[in-house]
Amino acid sequence: MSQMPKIFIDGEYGTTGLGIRQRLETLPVQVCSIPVEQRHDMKVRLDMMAQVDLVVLCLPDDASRESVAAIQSLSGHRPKILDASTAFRTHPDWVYGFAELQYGHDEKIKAAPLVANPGCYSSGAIALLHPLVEAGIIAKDYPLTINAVSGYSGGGKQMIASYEVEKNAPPFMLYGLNLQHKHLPEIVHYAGLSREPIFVPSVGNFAQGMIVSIPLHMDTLSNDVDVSDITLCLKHHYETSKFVRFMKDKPAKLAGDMLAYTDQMELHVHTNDRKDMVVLTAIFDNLGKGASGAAIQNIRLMLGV
Ligand SMILES: NC(=O)C1=CN([C@@H]2O[C@H](COP(=O)(O)OP(=O)(O)OC[C@H]3O[C@@H](n4cnc5c(N)ncnc54)[C@H](OP(=O)(O)O)[C@@H]3O)[C@@H](O)[C@H]2O)C=CC1
Ligand SMILES: CC(=O)N[C@@H](CCC(=O)OP(=O)(O)O)C(=O)O
Repeated sequence: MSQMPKIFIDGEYGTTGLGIRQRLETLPVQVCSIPVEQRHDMKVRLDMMAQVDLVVLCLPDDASRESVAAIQSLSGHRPKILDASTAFRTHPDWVYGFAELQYGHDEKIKAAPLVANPGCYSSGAIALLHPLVEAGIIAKDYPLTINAVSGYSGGGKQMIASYEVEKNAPPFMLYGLNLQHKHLPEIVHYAGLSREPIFVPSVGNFAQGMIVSIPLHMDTLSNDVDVSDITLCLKHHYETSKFVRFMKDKPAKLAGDMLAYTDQMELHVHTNDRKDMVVLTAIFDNLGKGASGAAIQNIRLMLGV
């Protein structure tokens, strides 16, 4: 029997790390761990990294950069790296871990030594925008607005504690109102935009789940585009996708936690009777297809399991 591939999760005791470790239980891989009290010890971590096939980084950005530099300083065997942070998502040496981006992108993830797991909001925005921009339905310089709501687990251990332990967090809040959210560079890059969207994220008093929504006035798109062009483009793009589904129905209500605790993403195109307004929506779990679920999809591709 051939040996199972070995994985080390650097940051395995954090929110994203735990989600990935749980999901790995059902895969034919060997998860190599270090004791929780040694989680900040670079020597212990690097010794482990030198022995595994894949390192999954679930750390803050600066700590991720430090781990990547340490791995790249190894003189012998170097593991593949999947990074969950924002640090390398638009770096030219890294492959963006959104397998559904375009035909053949999963093959790029399979072959890559360095893969960046997408941001949660970015996954929804790019899933909706990339096919439409590529098809010329939305112009690259279209003045987009992206609204989104996340479950509070998106804010990591600190935000979870403020909702569940300290109980001093608001039931709903807009944030990122300096309009420079950390996901904007990857959204611009992988949606193929030349103009930065206005992005308004928010958090609600529910643990897991996410809705990303993008309003469009049809008369501001090119003259010959109608709602059916949008629906057909998205339907066609995701026809064979296992995790991203185009939905034909147009529900008048969507709950933020509808797909919580799943690794699925559902896309809808909502319109009015006149068909002169559209809202594109992506619903998923910020910790599922928005984080650990996407990571598992990438791990399977990177290790061939
Ligand atoms: N789409 C995605 O893939 C998502 C990615 N993320 C990203 O994943 C990363 C982790 O986020 P999240 O799990 O929410 O964060 P958490 O705060 O829940 O967990 C971070 C973990 O990393 C540890 N850690 C922090 N600094 C260091 C360091 N210098 N060396 C070693 N270990 C360290 C922490 O230890 P301690 O307990 O001591 O703090 C903790 O165990 C972030 O970059 C975040 O942006 C998050 C959500 C979605
Ligand atoms: C609710 C909340 O605070 N969300 C985080 C995004 C989640 C996250 O950690 O982003 P990545 O997927 O890029 O790692 C934020 O807005 O910074």
